Amino acid sequence: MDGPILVETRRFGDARGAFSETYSARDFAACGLTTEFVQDNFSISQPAGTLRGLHFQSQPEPQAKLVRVLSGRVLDVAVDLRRASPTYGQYVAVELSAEAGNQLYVPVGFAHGFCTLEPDCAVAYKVSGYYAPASDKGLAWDDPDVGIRWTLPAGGPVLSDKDSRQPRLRDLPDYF
Ligand SMILES: Cc1cn([C@H]2C[C@H](O)[C@@H](COP(=O)(O)OP(=O)(O)O[C@H]3O[C@H](C)C(=O)[C@H](O)[C@H]3O)O2)c(=O)[nH]c1=O
Repeated sequence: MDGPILVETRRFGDARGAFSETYSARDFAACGLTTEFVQDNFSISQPAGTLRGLHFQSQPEPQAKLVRVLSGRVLDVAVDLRRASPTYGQYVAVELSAEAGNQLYVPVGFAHGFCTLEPDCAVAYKVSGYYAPASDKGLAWDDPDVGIRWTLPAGGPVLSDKDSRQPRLRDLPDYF
C-alpha cells in the first residue's frame, strides 16, 4: 500500500545488550521520509488485548505518526481514509515489538490503532501535528467494511469508552 512505511533501524548488540538510533532526520530524509515531527507521545497498556484506536486528527492539525514499541508486542494497524486512494478503506497490519525494534510510519490520511499482544506494553510515537482535541477523530476498530483481523483475547479487547463507540467508515465525512 502506498503510504505506510515499515522502518527497520540498525541495532548494535554487545555483551551489555544493544543500541539503536531510532530516529535520524538526516537518515530518514535520505530514505524519503522528510516528515517533521513536533510531539512525542507515550502510552503504557497493562492488560494484553488493550486496543487503542482507531484514531486520526482531521484538518487543520492532521498527524503523521512514527510508532515504536519500547516493551512488549503490539499489532499496529493503519487504515487508508484517503477518498481518492485506490486502497481507500483498506488496512495494513504489522507486529511491532521491542525485541524487533521495528517501527511503522503512518502518513496523514490514515487512522491508526494497535492492540497489545502481551501485558505491560509501552508504545512511543512521534507525531507531526500537535494534539488538537477538536480535530481528534476515530473509526470503529471492528468496522465490518474494513475487516481488520485483530489478534484478540477470548473476552474481547480492552477499550476506552470513546473507542467502544467510534463511527464506521461509511459514516465518516471526507476528511482527506
Ligand atoms: C492523543 C493525546 C491524548 N491526550 C490526552 C487526552 C486524554 O485525556 C488522554 C488519553 O487520550 P486517549 O484516550 O485518546 O489516548 P489513546 O487512546 O492512547 O489515543 C492514542 O492512541 C492511538 C493509538 C493513536 O494513534 C493516537 O495518537 C492517540 O489518539 O490523554 C493528550 O493530552 N495529548 C495527546 O496527544
